[in-house]
Amino acid sequence: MGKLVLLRHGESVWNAEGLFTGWVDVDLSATGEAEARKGGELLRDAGIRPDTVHTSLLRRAIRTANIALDAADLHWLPVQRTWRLNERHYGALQGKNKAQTREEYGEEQFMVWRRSYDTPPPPIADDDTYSQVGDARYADLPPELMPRTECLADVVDRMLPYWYDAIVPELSAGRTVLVAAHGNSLRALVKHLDKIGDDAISGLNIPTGIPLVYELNDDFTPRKTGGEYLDPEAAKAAIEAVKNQGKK
Ligand SMILES: O=C(O)[C@H](O)COP(=O)(O)O
Repeated sequence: MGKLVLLRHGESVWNAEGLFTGWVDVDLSATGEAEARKGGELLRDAGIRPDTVHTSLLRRAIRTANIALDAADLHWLPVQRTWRLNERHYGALQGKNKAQTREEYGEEQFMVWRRSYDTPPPPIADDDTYSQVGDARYADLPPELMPRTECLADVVDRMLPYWYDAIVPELSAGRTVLVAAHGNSLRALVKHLDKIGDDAISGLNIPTGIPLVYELNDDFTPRKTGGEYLDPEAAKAAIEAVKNQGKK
């Protein structure tokens, strides 16, 4: 059985500004670029050499993979890109400030929209500045699959077909697979791997730029629940920071 490496993109410009991002295609901040480089160095120093790479269709994940692989002298690896690894679509919250949203709607509603399993934010209007309707990269997506908002359950439903069809066969063949994606598409995958309950998943947060390694049994259950971060101390602090986003 192969090894699975999960890597959330480095800090994005909107992460730094505290805005809900979702499918809006913002770039990495300078800090995020440094995090991506560090992520590649951690892989190199741990002697983990992916055979294949999978990313979303969003710049922050694509560039994180490119920068990390370049740092590990692995820029030549084959890459597959898919909307199914995109960040969760944040609906009408895309572009909104997290702290202001928390202030305006209160802690409970903020957490329901941010971390509940099955309650999506309000849908985004097709003519909204931050809508992706009409974006060329989704031209081949059947209209009924183009989201206007998503809850985490929606992300699980659209991510798992790619996990089974594209990633599982590579792992079964003994390959090491790097998935460079987003906080919530990775939360969806970790929920599946570690069989985390629909309520308990609200407490899981993924840090930016720190590789999370899963050694898997033949039945795809993790040898260690939760996997192992290549820099556990940095991950612990970064997870706390993600959890507290939106707090003054
Ligand atoms: O899309 C976003 O805003 C972030 O990348 C993920 O945000 P969250 O951690 O608030 O879900």
